[in-house]
Order: sequence, then structure tokens, then C-alpha cells
Amino acid sequence: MEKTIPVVTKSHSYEIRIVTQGLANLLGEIQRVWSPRKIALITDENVGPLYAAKVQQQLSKGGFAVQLITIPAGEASKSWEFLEKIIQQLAAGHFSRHDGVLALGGGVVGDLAGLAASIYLRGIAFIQVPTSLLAQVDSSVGGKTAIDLPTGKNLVGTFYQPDLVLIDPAVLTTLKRRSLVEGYGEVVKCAALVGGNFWQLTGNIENYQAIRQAAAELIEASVRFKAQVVAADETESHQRQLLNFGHTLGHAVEQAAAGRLFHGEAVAIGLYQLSRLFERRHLTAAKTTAQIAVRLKAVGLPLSDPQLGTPAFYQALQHDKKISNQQLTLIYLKQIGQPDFYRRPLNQIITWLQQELLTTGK
Ligand SMILES: NC(=O)c1ccc[n+]([C@@H]2O[C@H](COP(=O)([O-])OP(=O)(O)OC[C@H]3O[C@@H](n4cnc5c(N)ncnc54)[C@H](O)[C@@H]3O)[C@@H](O)[C@H]2O)c1
Ligand SMILES: O=C(O)C(=O)C[C@@H](O)[C@H](O)[C@H](O)COP(=O)(O)O
Ligand SMILES: [Zn+2]
Repeated sequence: MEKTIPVVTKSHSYEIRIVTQGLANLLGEIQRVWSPRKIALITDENVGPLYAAKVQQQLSKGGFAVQLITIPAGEASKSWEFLEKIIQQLAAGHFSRHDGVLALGGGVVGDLAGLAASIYLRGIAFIQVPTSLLAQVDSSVGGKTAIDLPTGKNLVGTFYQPDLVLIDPAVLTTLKRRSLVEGYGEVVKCAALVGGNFWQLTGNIENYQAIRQAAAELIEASVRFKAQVVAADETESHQRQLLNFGHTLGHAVEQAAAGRLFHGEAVAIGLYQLSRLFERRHLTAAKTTAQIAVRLKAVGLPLSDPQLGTPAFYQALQHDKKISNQQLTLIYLKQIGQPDFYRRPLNQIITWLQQELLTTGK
């Protein structure tokens, strides 16, 4: 498979290349956008030993000077500590504005490396080579970068578009089952927003093995949709908020679970629980939640968590970025393929959630 999807935004335009075995020809792909320069190759402790040498060898052959920076795997690395460590290493390596950062890893590496690239020297060039399903379908596209704060997810970050996103579905063969499945949580989110053939496609995913088999198709459908949304509203003034479907409850439960839940698992909980609440109010069409639940359960994604509705959950929820003037915008589905915005005072939404979770359980 070889597909090119353009992303056109106000700040920067670039291509997403989906190329099976693309890592084997990484040099050719990089040379499409970058002349020889110094590259900080940022990866994590799981991905580095699998793929960094292959990447490094090719780049060196093409006259690029590579400095490898490896961070610990996992969400905890999206922190001031690792952001500072990366920036210090860029400075120690005398990286200039002519040089670049290449993120090789999952969403954690991409979000952190992207943030470092966007603020070091007020911005140096950046390329994403996403290696997890979640990063290939979602986080490598659209330019959101971030670290977390103890109070909430992604509370520090920038919008900073890369020069290229190179997606090689073949690297998913080494991804552990739990990470593959969590990435699929974001795919179900996209498919529910889009509806039609994309939604039908997820209806065929009856177990986690089917995710692997359909990976290239799922990646392309997700990325095409996300590219369109980002092109229309790069900095999330309105339409891009749709991509946050499931994330208000999802981010809050992820934060409250303190590392126990992966992001895509928390999103799955958020999708299901939010749809359930809206369906009970007849704002979402009957049986929508059941269709979402079937897809999530088929691959073993969770629908609930003990942290839902705890004080820590409500604390985290109050840091949602869709809050302004004490009003929160929730994204919900009128039906599959028909998302909409629901904006109400934050305290009203919290009271509603508290009542519903008490009445109907989790
Ligand atoms: N910027 C955005 O638009 C955006 C969108 C969605 C999610 N995110 C963020 O992305 C993060 C989650 O990303 P993630 O799910 O990729 O997590 P992750 O980066 O922690 O990767 C998951 C695990 O898989 C390993 N891994 C990755 N690729 C591998 C491969 N090919 N083979 C073997 N192991 C591999 C990683 O080392 C890690 O242990 C969260 O922080 C979330 O907030 C950002
Ligand atoms: O790209 C976007 O926009 C998204 O909302 C995609 C989400 O899947 C992703 O988790 C994003 O990082 C959430 O951003 P946040 O601004 O809600 O922290
Ligand atoms: Zn997400």
C-alpha cells in the first residue's frame, strides 16, 4: 500500500504518507522534504531497540547527522522533566534552526517531541514517524503537541504541524495486543463521527486480530477524516472539537486512574458513557450506544471504570479545554455519523452526571 494524503492548514501544509514497509525506505521519504541536516531522533525504550538502528543507518547514508534521544516508555514521560531533558540535549548538540526533530514512536513520543521541536529556538523542523496504531490513526496528524500536568491531561502544548508524517503499518506487528486495541478506541471514535462505510467497516472488526488485518484501511479512513477536520479548523475554535468526542469523560477517567488506563481505553469508556447519558435524554437516537458498545466489547475495550464519578474524576473534568466562561461543550451524536455540540454551564453538567451515575450506575 502506498497512499499520500495532503494536510492543508493555515500555518503549514504537508503530506501524510501511508507506505507499507515505508521504514525500509525511510531515507527516500525524508529526502522528499528535508535536505541533509542534524536530526534529533527521539524514541522510547521499547521502540528504540526495534527500529532506531534501521532509521539511523539510512539517515547517516543520506548525509544526515543523527543524535539519538531515548525516553522511558509510557504516559509519565509527557512531563516537564522529559521536555527539559530533550531541550537540554538539543542545546548541548548545538541544534540550529536549520536542523530537525524526528519522532519515532507512539503518541507519547510524538506529543513530547513535537512540543520540544515547537519551542526550541522558537521552532525547528519536525517529522512524525508514528509506530503505534493510536499514533498512526490519530496523534501524528493535526499538530497537537503536549505534556500533562498533575491536574490534567495535555494542559501544556502547542499547535505545531510537522513537515511529513510517515506511517508504516508493518511496524504494528511488534505492537503488544493491549496497545493495538487501545488505538482502536480512537478508530471507533472517528468511525462514529463519520458514519457510512467507515462505520460499517468497524462493524466487521469482531476481535482484536481483525484490527491487525484491517489496519491499513482503518488508518487511511481515520487519517483522511482527521486531515479534513484539521484543515477546516486547525486551532480548534469549533469544528475540531468534534475530534474530542468521548474525551471529556475519557480524559477525566484517565487522569483519575493515574496511569492504570491507556488513553484509548479511557476514550472507549468516554464514548460509551457519554452516549449512554445522551441516549437516556433522547438526544441520541435509540440503539446508538448499543452499536458503539458492540464494537468496543468485540476487541476487549472497557466500557466503565471504578474511577468514573469519583472526586478525582470530577476534579480532572474541570480542566477540559472545551470550557470557557464556565460553560462546557460536550460532543455527542444525534445518531451515528451526526455529531453535534452540547454547551451548558459546567456545574449543570456535573450535577447531571452525578445524578445519572447514581441512578443508572456505571
Ligand atoms: N496529539 C494528538 O492529537 C493526540 C491524539 C490522540 C492521543 N494523543 C496522546 O497519545 C498518547 C497515547 O499514545 P499511544 O497509545 O501511542 O501510547 P504510547 O506512545 O505510550 O505507545 C504505547 C506503547 O506501545 C509501544 N510501542 C509503540 N510502537 C510500538 C511498536 N511498533 N512496536 C512495539 N511497541 C511499540 C510504546 O513503547 C508504548 O509502550 C497519549 O498521551 C494521548 O494523550 C495525542
Ligand atoms: O486532534 C485533536 O484535536 C483531538 O482532539 C484528538 C484526540 O484524540 C487527542 O486525544 C487530543 O490529544 C486531545 O486533545 P486535548 O486538547 O483534548 O487535550
Ligand atoms: Zn484521543
